[in-house]
Amino acid sequence: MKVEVVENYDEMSSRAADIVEAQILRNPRSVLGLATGSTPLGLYDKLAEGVRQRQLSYKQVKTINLDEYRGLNRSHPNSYHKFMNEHLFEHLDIDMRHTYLPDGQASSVEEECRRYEALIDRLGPIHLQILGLGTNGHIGFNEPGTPENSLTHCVELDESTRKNNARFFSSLEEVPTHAITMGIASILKSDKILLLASGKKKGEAVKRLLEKQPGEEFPASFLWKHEDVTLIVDREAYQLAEKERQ
Ligand SMILES: O=P(O)(O)OC[C@H]1O[C@](O)(CO)[C@@H](O)[C@@H]1O
Repeated sequence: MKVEVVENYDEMSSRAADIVEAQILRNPRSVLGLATGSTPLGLYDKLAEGVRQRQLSYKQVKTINLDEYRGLNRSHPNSYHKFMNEHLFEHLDIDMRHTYLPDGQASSVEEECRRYEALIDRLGPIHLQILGLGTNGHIGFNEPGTPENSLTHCVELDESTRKNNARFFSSLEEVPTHAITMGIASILKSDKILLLASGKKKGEAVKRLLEKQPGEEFPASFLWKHEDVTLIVDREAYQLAEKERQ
């Protein structure tokens, strides 16, 4: 894992955007793996800026998202379908038929997970997978306890994850209890992985990650099993890990 420490959230987002844009320029038919949450918002703003100011094109790009809440309609204000449209897709010239997220409302969740994993295999390998880091070490919605060989599956969300994400909903009760997520093994199939972490809140998680001890109780630690991962972390999120090293 390559670790890049940057000053702040803005610098993390710019650096991540440079990497994504270089990937698109190298291969205009790239398949990108995308994340939601607060972490990639700055990156998505920068990508939109790249389209406006430098006419970068995503016409031939395909995207596969990590996860979607179970039970939310795709037009629900808090669905990840809606999130991706608002924060990224609407600002790109991407062909919406080439943007994929799990169907949170599928009647058979098992079938939907199988279909999604087959889609990853058909379109993939994902050239570049973007990940945020949960405070409990989750990547996608792979909560502590998720095995390394997990494929796309339905997960019961941790109470801590629901509390963290409650800020996007009007109350904690409204946060869905389940989600469909790519598994650890699905994520590790990607060619390259870009993990982003910013802010004091992520300090403990970054410290645990940099202990280089893969284990189910901290899913992001399985990223040590992949040969091409870059962690871009800002000073605040890196502080605790740095203290540990001194
Ligand atoms: O970016 P946040 O909101 O801190 O959440 C951490 C990560 O958890 C997830 O929201 C779970 O989907 C990631 O995609 C996200 O980046």
